[in-house]
Amino acid sequence: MTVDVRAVTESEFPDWLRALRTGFLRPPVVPDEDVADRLPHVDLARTLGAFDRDRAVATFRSFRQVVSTVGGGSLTADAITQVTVSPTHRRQGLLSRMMGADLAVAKERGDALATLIAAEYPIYGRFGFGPASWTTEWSVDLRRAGLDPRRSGRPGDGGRVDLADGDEIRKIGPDLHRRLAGVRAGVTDRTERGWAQGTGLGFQVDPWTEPYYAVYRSESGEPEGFVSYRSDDKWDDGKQPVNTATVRDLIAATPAAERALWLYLCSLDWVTTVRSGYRAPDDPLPELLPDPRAARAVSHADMLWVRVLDVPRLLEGRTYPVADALVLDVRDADGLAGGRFRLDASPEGATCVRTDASADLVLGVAELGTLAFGDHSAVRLARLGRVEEAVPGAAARAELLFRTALRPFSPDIF
Ligand SMILES: CC(=O)SCCNC(=O)CCNC(=O)[C@H](O)C(C)(C)COP(=O)(O)OP(=O)(O)OC[C@H]1O[C@@H](n2cnc3c(N)ncnc32)[C@H](O)[C@@H]1OP(=O)(O)O
Repeated sequence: MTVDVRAVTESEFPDWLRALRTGFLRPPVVPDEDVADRLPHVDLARTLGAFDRDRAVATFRSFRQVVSTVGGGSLTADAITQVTVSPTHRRQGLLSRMMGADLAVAKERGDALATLIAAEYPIYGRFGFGPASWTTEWSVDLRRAGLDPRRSGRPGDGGRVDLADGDEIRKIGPDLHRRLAGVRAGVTDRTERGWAQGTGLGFQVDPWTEPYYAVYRSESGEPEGFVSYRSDDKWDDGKQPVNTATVRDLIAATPAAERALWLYLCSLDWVTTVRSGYRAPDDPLPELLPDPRAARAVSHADMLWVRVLDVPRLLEGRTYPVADALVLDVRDADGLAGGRFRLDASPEGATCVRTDASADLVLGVAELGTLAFGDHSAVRLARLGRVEEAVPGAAARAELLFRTALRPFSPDIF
């Protein structure tokens, strides 16, 4: 009997959730509250399942997402999430079928790109995705950081840090997140539901413990950033407090807020370690410390993956720091976005059109996704043999064109 891949109906949604939990190694029991909480926020037409004798054995969902691009613009993306194939049906092509169906519809709809956060690195390259932003997590040993323990939690710039609650974060957070998206590429929009769930409202998959919230306000009283964090409660044999404060969310719209919130976290009494959570690799945290070596990078990995669906819209949707023109021969084995394109770019704007002119650079669609937000080096990709220079020096020119001063940051996992 064949396995049917199609959109799920409302009555099939609980069984689809059971399959999702199975794939993500969660107990395969679906509470009614979970179904009731999710259903109003899910577009069933974009919720795919594979069914074997009416039982869901694979899950795949996409939704409309807005992603910030270089220079403060944004693009609409087909965001892919909740991808699972049950262990009984793995490696039989079900992910490939669901991905093929979803990307074809996204292309038809006119989405410039598809996005996802990959559970494992090797899964998505074959579908034309490339990692477009990276993330680093630090563990800061505050006993080695060299900060003066007498320092006050009050920033020295006339601003202030105040404790807050979830209500206040739901009020001020969305605007701060939008402001962050205006200065960093790779920020994916956070929905109202995301704000509610992230502050303890609605059904929670894991038991909720209320975090601490702190808000930084500038001298004029304007909120510029917030942090939410939790701490454990540990004392060692010498009767010394040895607690770890773990950041869940730190959204700063200005460098002043970033500095103030990190220094606030690094001055908490009883706390000896701060875990930063996933940050952009160029986060200032380590160098805010008198001894930057006290901040040890405990993870560094790919974050947001991009699958280009429309080369001109992607490349015209960002700014460029220098003026140049390059002909890119984009190879796409799935026939969705490939072709030869001439990019004419300058700090004033860019155009990208199909051309018959000979190529400067030949690259796969996944490599173009990797270059899209400025977080990777075209020269390095050429050295890796993943980008081919048809004209000597083209990779170095692409490097100058695509790279950005600030690296992209993707704070939201979806
Ligand atoms: C965006 C997200 O939701 S990320 C979450 C992804 N989900 C998970 O990691 C949950 C656990 N894993 C799974 O559910 C499944 O193994 C999936 C979804 C990753 C793959 O589903 P499958 O139906 O087995 O994939 P499918 O059979 O279509 O495989 C396509 C190709 O990818 C390869 N592939 C699939 N999964 C992996 C993997 N984890 N690592 C390396 N290669 C993989 C297959 O070998 C196959 O290669 P081939 O074309 O050369 O033969």
